[in-house]
Amino acid sequence: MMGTVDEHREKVRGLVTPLPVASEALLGCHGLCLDQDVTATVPVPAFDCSAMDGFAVRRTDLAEMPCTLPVDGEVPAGAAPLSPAPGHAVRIMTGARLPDGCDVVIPVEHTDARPGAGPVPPQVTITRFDGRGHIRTAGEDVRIGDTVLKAGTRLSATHLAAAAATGLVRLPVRRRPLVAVVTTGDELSAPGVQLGSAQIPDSNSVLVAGLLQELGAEVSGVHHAGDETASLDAQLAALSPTPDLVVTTGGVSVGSHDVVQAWAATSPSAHVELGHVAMQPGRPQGWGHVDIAGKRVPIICLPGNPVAVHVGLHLFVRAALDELAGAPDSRRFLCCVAGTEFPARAGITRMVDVVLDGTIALPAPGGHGSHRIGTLHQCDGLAIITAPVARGDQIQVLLTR
Ligand SMILES: Nc1nc2c(c(=O)[nH]1)N[C@H]1C(S)=C(S)[C@@H](COP(=O)(O)OP(=O)(O)OC[C@H]3O[C@@H](n4cnc5c(N)ncnc54)[C@H](O)[C@@H]3O)O[C@H]1N2
Ligand code: MOO
Repeated sequence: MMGTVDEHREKVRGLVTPLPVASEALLGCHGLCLDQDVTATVPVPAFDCSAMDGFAVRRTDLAEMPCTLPVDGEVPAGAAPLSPAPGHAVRIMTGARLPDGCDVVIPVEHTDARPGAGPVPPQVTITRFDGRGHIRTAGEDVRIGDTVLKAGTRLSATHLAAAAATGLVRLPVRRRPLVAVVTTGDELSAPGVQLGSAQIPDSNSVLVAGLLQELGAEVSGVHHAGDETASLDAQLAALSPTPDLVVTTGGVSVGSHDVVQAWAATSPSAHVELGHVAMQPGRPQGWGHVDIAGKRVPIICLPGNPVAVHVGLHLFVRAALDELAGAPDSRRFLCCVAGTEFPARAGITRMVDVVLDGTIALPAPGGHGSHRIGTLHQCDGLAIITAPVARGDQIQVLLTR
């Protein structure tokens, strides 16, 4: 009996357990998962400040237009604030702390002053006041004590910028998982090596390594084994440092040279099950553990077809990485409108590469087929087809970028 996609995701998730938590400097946190809620120690904005380059004044001094006020000096961003006398102005720059007593900033364009660099004028004539203060109030975006980021968040650049802006320096995160990649097959040639007449470039190595990094993992190495079990055994045994997870591609089917199949059946270090998931592409899958340097290391064995590898990474490897990070399911789905009909296959979940035009899902321009790696990059997601879909029907799309 074939397992479903969700059943297989659970099996793969169950291979691993969350990694330890450590306090990490912000620059090292990209792609990692936050372990606890964190709260702001600095508000955003940090203080009342100007949103414009111009002149800080008191609203009560603007009853008549135009009006001319003496200028008491200048506050660039980063400078200590001044305290102008009532009826006076201060030249101020965007982001500078608002001088005491001032409650309006007049943009320089609404004065007779020359924009840009130059000496502070002794006085300024304000030619226009539209009622707007052009002031950013302390804490209007985030207040001290507000929860900035929630536990389980996969940290992106904007998350880390929020942490930095609110005064956080280090974050409690799960350690970055170390993942080794092993591609298999005698037909594969490393990048830059002259291709033999029946050889193809190894594209799975860069596909797996790249996507692992996009998903927040560190790739400990990319290795290649030929079609002999001894070659695969040797590559796995040599993995150092010992990774948290191994991902292999190829050799899981029923061919006479399918090395992962043979290795799983014969190698004492292999504790791997091979089976079928009711999906297409990516039907044959392997999962289990491999003994490396006295440690039992989780291993996911994806099939060789590159489009099946892509699907397997998003569905299964991602599930393991989420669990290692102690995070919930990180996949993102979009409810889309089918731009064409998508036939179904009884008892099988079809994962169909689609291009999104807004929320309209169109089939991959290169057509479908689990070998079509040359045009896969044009696609935005995988439509999940479990029943026949007519044009205009709603479908769920798993976003892949
Ligand atoms: N008689 C059957 N044949 C096949 C079945 C089946 O049920 N019965 N299943 C098909 C399906 S579905 C898949 S998926 C593949 C999976 O096969 P393997 O995991 O054994 O993969 P390979 O045979 O090693 O390779 C398949 C295909 O992918 C190319 N490949 C492999 N590795 C790479 C790489 N690193 N970079 C680029 N391309 C790679 C390889 O050259 C093959 O063309 O089995 C079907 N057959
Ligand atoms: O399941 Mo295989 O991936 O169709 O090519």
